[in-house]
Amino acid sequence: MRLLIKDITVIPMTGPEEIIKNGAIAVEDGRIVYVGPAEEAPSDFRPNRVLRGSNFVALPGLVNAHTHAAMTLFRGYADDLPLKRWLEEAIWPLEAKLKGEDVYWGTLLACAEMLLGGTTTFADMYFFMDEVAEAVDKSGIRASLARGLIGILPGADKALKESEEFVRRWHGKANGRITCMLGPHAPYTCPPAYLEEVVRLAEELQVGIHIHVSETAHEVEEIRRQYGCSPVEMLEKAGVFRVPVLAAHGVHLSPRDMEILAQYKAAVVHNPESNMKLASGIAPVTELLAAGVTVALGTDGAASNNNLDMWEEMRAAALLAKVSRNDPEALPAYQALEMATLGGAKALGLADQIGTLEVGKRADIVLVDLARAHLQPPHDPISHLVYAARASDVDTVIVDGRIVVEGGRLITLDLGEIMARSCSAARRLVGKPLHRSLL
Ligand SMILES: CSC[C@H]1O[C@@H](n2cnc3c(O)ncnc32)[C@H](O)[C@@H]1O
Ligand SMILES: [Zn+2]
Repeated sequence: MRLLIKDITVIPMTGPEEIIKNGAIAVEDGRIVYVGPAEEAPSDFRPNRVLRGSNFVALPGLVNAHTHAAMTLFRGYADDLPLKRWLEEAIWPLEAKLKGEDVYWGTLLACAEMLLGGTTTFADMYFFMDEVAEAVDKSGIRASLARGLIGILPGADKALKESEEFVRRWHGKANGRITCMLGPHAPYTCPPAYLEEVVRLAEELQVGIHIHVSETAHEVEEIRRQYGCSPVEMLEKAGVFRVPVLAAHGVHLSPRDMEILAQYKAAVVHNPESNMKLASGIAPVTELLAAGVTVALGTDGAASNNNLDMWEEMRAAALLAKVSRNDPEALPAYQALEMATLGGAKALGLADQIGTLEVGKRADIVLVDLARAHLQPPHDPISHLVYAARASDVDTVIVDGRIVVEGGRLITLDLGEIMARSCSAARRLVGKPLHRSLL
């Protein structure tokens, strides 16, 4: 497949000043083979498909670096609670009833929502990961998958063994679109001895660790009470930072925690909307970036957000940084967009493959239609993408060189079937009829 995208504005995310007006991108066998001015595109490139439109802005696919995809099934089920009560009283009892089939349909619903909104890669931590991987494979999206591990539950060792088998089965599959990590849930559900076992396995499998860290003040107090140190220090003592770490949240971090994260090149995933909704707090993004920590962006699950819209997440990140620091210059639009693209790619260990539009990288590309009332006049496309655009402005999405969304419609999936099947899974789980949907 050879694809040429031309007569568009290209935002390659290789630097704040690097915008190509009237640009072109050529894609062959899933890789970018040209990015630059349209008039300099190789004249011997013979595309099978040409996409064009001066109203389109092309940018790297967005990376949702922390979610629990199948939690779309619980969207709107338990709102307005703090994290501990939300998990213990509402979510965990429902998750205990999950079957593989539910997770499959819930994940497909998440993949549909993410692709339609320009997210081409996500990092997931959940249960029934074979079903998650099947859904990823079918949808055409890219994902870093981790089976969630709760070390304090009976069966934690069996879960670790299943994680190992999962990684051996799926790492690098779907033409490399699927990569795997290990997913110990959090310091408060995984004691040090268990974390040490997880690290040993991660080293053996040569994969990273995806974990919730320092999400609430309560977590930090509880870990200090139990272990006499912060959650980040507890992870350091358990050897977790010997492998690449994707640390979700990082809301309550001390200066020493930030030094540790920077020293070990761990990445923090900022989830501003989930953190606001659960009233967990505001992550110190500006300080983390100043300390040299890679910061990515995530939605967290749809039950605590309540959507998987990375445009909202960028805007929330930028606005929260400003208001929390009383500084309108904090987290400018380009930095927010970088967190959602290159930052995510780095956090997932995929920066050699995705995150920017450059020759040699896999072709994960989003075309946003600027010809919308709320995006006029087009003074500055980067400003518009972060402060004014919506998921529904995404026209075309390409993952690994394959068009998966075109004209705002999914090519790879039957959205009607996914909506019907995921709603019936949700109905079974809650054990009562849902409100009538528009189906
Ligand atoms: C063990 S699989 C993942 C596990 O995490 C739960 N979860 C969802 N959102 C959060 C959050 O913000 N903090 C901590 N845990 C969360 C999810 O329900 C699964 O049980
Ligand atoms: Zn989470």
